[in-house]
Formats: sequence, structure tokens, C-alpha cells
Amino acid sequence: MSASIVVEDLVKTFRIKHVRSLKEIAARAVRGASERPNAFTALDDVTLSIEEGETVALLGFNGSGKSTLLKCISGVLTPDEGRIGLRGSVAGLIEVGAGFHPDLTGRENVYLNGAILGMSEAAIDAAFDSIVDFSEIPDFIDTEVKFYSSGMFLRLAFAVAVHTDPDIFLVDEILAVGDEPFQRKCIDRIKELRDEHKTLVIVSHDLNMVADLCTRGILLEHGRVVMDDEPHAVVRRMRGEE
Ligand SMILES: Nc1ncnc2c1ncn2[C@@H]1O[C@H](COP(=O)(O)OP(=O)(O)OP(=O)(O)O)[C@@H](O)[C@H]1O
Repeated sequence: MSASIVVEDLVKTFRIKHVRSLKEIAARAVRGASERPNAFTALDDVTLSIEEGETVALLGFNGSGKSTLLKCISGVLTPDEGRIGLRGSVAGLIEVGAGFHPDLTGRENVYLNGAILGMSEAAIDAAFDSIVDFSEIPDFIDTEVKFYSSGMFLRLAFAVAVHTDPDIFLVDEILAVGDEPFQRKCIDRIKELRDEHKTLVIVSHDLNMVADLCTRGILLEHGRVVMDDEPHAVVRRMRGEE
């Protein structure tokens, strides 16, 4: 086996903007109050290596840095320090509909999003019917996506992403907005990708589902990796059961 994703000494810091009214600013100036720190470390020296074909659950409570890590791996965010090495093509379903333009139709967005994810026009032509089939929204494919519900957005975004045939697939909270039948379909597709030996990194708060789906669990706390083990063991630790 060879490494598919290598992350070394990754640090990501965000600047925090404090929004205050003029009255507050004046009151603080009179009191001589000191400023709160305006930098926040979302990823604090993260090092990990994921082998080709592994299915990894990235776990942690709200704000622990999961999405930030996925965004750094996918290239949406640039880390402040550290290195990321990837072997193969990457598709991310991280911010649903991020690559979608609200004034374009579903059809136009399939082409736009497919191109962003590295598909040629011919490849999108060939996959188009299957993408629309998967999304199950054929009646809305020529409607501007600003009129879509959040679930319809997700359906089309997921359908495009799984048709790009990536080597590495990063998935953040796919189940948040899809209805139950579509969730089941997404999970089935993810299982197929797993069985095709793709490398998968999945973020979800549905702990039982990801623990069953994945072969490895990585737990983040305050931007640091604190456990890297069999996923059910990681879930038990999160629940305070061990
Ligand atoms: N663009 C940003 N600007 C400032 N702070 C940010 C930004 N993005 C994330 N953060 C902060 O970084 C921390 C980690 O956020 P992140 O979204 O990675 O957490 P998460 O583990 O995915 O959480 P959740 O389970 O709630 O989705 C949070 O405290 C968040 O407020």
C-alpha cells in the first residue's frame, strides 16, 4: 500500500473579528480595557498519513477543526504552516453547492461544477444523464439553482462529485440536508467507492453510521489529533464510554 494523503505539521490560524458598536468601543476606551486575542488556532500541528483505499472517519465535536482540515486537504484553504501531499485526483463535497452559480440553471451548473472538478466537456456529456438520474431532479434541471431547496442543491452537487471518479473523495456532512431515501443512496454510493478501493475521508455527526462505514477513525480535539484507531473505539471515547 502507498500513502494517498500525507499531512505534516499542519497549522491553520484564523483571525477573529470582534464586532462592536460605537458605544462599546467608547466604553472600552474609557475603561482602558485590553483587547481579546484576535487569532484562533483551528489546526494545531496536525500530522497524519492515509493509505490508498482507506475509509477514514474524521471525528470530533463542533469546532474541533474537521472541516478546516478537509478544506486544507482539498486546497480550498491554504495552511499557515506544514505540508500536504496527495497521490491522485481529489473531489470534495465540503461546502455543498460551493462551486454552483445561483443564476445558472442546474444543467449549466453541472457543466461548471464538473469542469471545476476536472472533468472534460466530453466526459460531462457522457455522464450527464446519469448525473441527473442520480440527483432525481430532472424536472428542475433547467431551473436556476437559486430556486432550489437546500436538499436539491445537495442532490445535484453530490451527483456531480461522485461522477468525477476521483481517487480521493472528501465528504463533509453529506447527510445534513438530504432526505432519508437520498441519504441511503449516498451511503450506498460511498460503500461502492470504498469497495472500488478509493480513498475516502468522511466527516459526519452520525457516529454510528460513520463508524460502521469506515475502517479507521481519527479524533480531533481543539485542532489536534488525539486518537487514531478503530472507528467504534473512537466513537466510544467521544461518548465517554471508555
Ligand atoms: N473562516 C473562518 N474564520 C474564522 N474562524 C473560523 C473560520 N472557519 C473556521 N473557523 C473556526 O475554526 C474552528 C474549527 O472550525 P471547523 O469548521 O473546522 O470545525 P468542525 O470540527 O468542522 O465543526 P462542526 O462539527 O461544527 O462542523 C471553529 O472554532 C471555527 O469557528
